[in-house]
Formats: sequence, C-alpha cells, structure tokens
Amino acid sequence: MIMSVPSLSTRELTIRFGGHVAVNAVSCDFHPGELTVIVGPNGAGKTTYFNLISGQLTASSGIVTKDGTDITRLSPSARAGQGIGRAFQLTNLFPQLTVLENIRLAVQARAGQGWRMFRPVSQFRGLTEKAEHYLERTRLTALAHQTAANLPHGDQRKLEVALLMAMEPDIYMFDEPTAGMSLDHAPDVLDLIAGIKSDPTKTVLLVEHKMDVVRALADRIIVLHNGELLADGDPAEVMSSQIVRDVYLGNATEETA
Ligand SMILES: Nc1ncnc2c1ncn2[C@@H]1O[C@H](COP(=O)(O)OP(=O)(O)OP(=O)(O)O)[C@@H](O)[C@H]1O
Repeated sequence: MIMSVPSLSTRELTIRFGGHVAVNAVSCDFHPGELTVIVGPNGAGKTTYFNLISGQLTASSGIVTKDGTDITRLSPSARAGQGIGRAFQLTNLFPQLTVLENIRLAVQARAGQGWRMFRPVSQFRGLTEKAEHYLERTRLTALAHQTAANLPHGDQRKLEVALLMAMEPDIYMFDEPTAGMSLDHAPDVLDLIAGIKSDPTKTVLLVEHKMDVVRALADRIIVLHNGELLADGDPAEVMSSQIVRDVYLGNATEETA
C-alpha cells in the first residue's frame, strides 16, 4: 500500500514543566482520510500533546510539521491559518449572537475578511448562503435564530462543530467531543465527526475516554502513557495488547518495578 504524505507529523515532540516531562519524544505521522483516537490514562499527556499541535503550548524540543512545513514556533492563530482546526468547548462561540450569526462570522473569517460584522450586502449574501450550508450539514437550521447562549449544551457542542467546519480546516482536532452531553445528543455529534472523516482530504485527531466512541470512529489508536507513545496501530490490536491492558489496569509500573 502506498501511504500518502503525512498531513501532520510530530518528531521527538517534548515539553517539560519544571522537572516533569509531560510529553516525551513523541513521533507520529497522521494522514488524510484517517481518524486517529488518542487514548491513555488520566495525566498521560493527551491534552498537552494536543496543545503542542494546535499551538497553545510551545515545545521544549522536537518539531511539528503540517504538510512538511515546520509550524513548531507558530502561534495558535497562525496554525489555524495553516489549516489546523481545533474544537474548543464554548470558547469559540459568541454567546450573545445567534447560531446563524456565529456560523457566518466563522465563514467570514475563513474567507479572509476578518471578524467584521458589517459588509456590503452582496458579499453578505454569499457568506450567508455558505453559513446556511453548514447549518444544514450540522442540522441546526431550526435553531438558526436562537441565541447561542440559550442553546442546550448538546446543541452548543454541535454549533462548535459547525464553526469548525465553516473554517474548512485540513486537520480536525476534537478533545472529548461528547463530554457532558446527554445520550440523545451524543450520536448527532458522532455522526458529524463520521461525516468529516468520510472526506478523504481531512485528517481527524480525537482525544477520547469513552470506549464506545473509540470503537465507533477509530481507524487507528495511539496510546500515551507518562507522556510517551506506548502503542500505535489498528484499534482492535492495540486495545487487546497486553501492554495497553496493563496500563488501563494500572499495573504497568508495578510490573516493571
Ligand atoms: N501547564 C502545566 N504546568 C505543569 N504541569 C502540567 C501543565 N499542563 C499539564 N501538566 C501536567 O502534564 C501531565 C499531562 O497532563 P494532560 O492534561 O496532558 O493529561 P491528559 O492525558 O490529557 O489527562 P486527562 O485524561 O486527565 O485529561 C499531567 O501530569 C499534568 O499535571
């Protein structure tokens, strides 16, 4: 099989907080058309690894590349401009604006027009049409004119996915996308992510604890433990491997002691 060029790579990616190495020399390639789930026990370094990729944290050493270009030292917004899109719980929303207005602003930002509210009517129409497209794709049309702050939590999470889609990133990053969500809302968000993953040009990274979500979506699983890459591969093989079982049962350190 010919592997495509990685859309995203980390090489020996490391960050230290004082004496603590939270992510330790993690090298990994991610490819378009592939959804990788990052799992590991609490404190394993999953969120820190995400922060190093999206730019909220800067590596102590090692590099991050996007389509072969070194982005290790870029700011989060510069990385977003390079096509790295990360869903943040609520922080991307303008709570006092409607669902449609929120999506239109994301479309506008993507169109390179900045976060400006007032545009000539002709441009405005095109942007609105695009925004309506993402409303439909995320099945939020009925809520278009509701204020974001008044939406139930599950619909706010769908809106975050809509905002991310409107930015048209190449790399989608989700950190526990169904956390805190009721059982009737979770499938909607998982369907949206499955829809994104079916696009062969998109690379999806997901941090997830829930095994049913992992099983439903993962093409590949990587396991972090104590900041290190412990396993990487086919979901069924990785999850049935002894080393991963040991980590999840919490005996890995006892066994090596
Ligand atoms: N800004 C920081 N300063 C100091 N230590 C930090 C910082 N951020 C993370 N850490 C430490 O790095 C380690 C990895 O944390 P991280 O949040 O990445 O783990 P995680 O795998 O996402 O865990 P969880 O599943 O609980 O969210 C932890 O020991 C954490 O305390």
